[in-house]
Amino acid sequence: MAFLGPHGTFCEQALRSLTPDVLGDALGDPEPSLHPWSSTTAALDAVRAGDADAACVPVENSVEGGVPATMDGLVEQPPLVIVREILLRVRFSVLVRPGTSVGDVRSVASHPHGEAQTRRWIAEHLPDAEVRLTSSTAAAAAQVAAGEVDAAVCAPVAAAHHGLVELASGVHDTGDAVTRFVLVRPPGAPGLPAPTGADRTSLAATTVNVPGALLAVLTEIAVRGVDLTRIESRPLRDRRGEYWFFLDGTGHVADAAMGEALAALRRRCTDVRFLGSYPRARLDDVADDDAPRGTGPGPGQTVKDYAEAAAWLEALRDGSGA
Ligand SMILES: O=C(O)C(=O)Cc1ccccc1
Repeated sequence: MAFLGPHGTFCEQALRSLTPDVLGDALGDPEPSLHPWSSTTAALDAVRAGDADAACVPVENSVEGGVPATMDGLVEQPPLVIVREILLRVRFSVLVRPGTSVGDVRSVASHPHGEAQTRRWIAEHLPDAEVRLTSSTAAAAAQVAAGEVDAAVCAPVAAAHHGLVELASGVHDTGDAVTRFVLVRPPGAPGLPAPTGADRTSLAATTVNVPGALLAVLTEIAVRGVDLTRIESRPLRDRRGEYWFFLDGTGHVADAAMGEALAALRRRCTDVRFLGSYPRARLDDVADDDAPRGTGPGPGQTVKDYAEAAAWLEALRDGSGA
């Protein structure tokens, strides 16, 4: 199992927070061996090349938004599917070599999401330090240990892994930032995670650039009562002005409403990628903050409505009903 390394990343912490039964369910292996990879792209490539069976990568953060490398990597071919999501609170420390004081810090490194979440603290406390971006927060810690940079903004656990000490802790600008990580693997055995009744489905869709194209995509989702929990776009890269729309909605592809929405997008869109159906993660101490809101399924949108309509159509088709 590949994760964004080196040792001491938030990604490793997220992965290690999973119990053997969850890993067994998601991967068919309750005790996979965990290996650090140098970047999100490299970890996803390793799965596609068969060098790893699965990967754990960061996908979005409640403060800074999506992780572009992960989103771009998820829509590449051959396909990968998300089989689990993990939510982790991220708290940042500034780590240095023993003996370094604030006045010695001329350069500070972190992952772009780490830098974005501690920008104000850095501006206030290290205004003259050069800021360098690294492939992960723990990669920044490794650079401090190697003497290439003076300080790293990273997880406190990185100190033990890289022989560093804490110069400051709790340096994030916004409290309670939560990062969402996903476990991905190639489609196939052990099959899709079973529906739990509290699932999420991720997909990416691209359409021709005509007025109302995105509205048409969203309408297919809305009319089936699927609750959209995220929408974000990334450029298609090779076709200027066209985008991948990354959509997350509550429900499982095995549910009639989500399944029909996916089939409709398959008919309407230039390309649709099913990125997985998996149980929705929750933070232990927080109420289910993205449970479907509002009044729930509208007229004709309940599971029972879908089942009755499907049975009626089947009877019409086999000639027994009218
Ligand atoms: O670099 C890490 O440690 C990661 O796991 C990615 C990341 C970076 C900053 C905030 C959350 C996740």
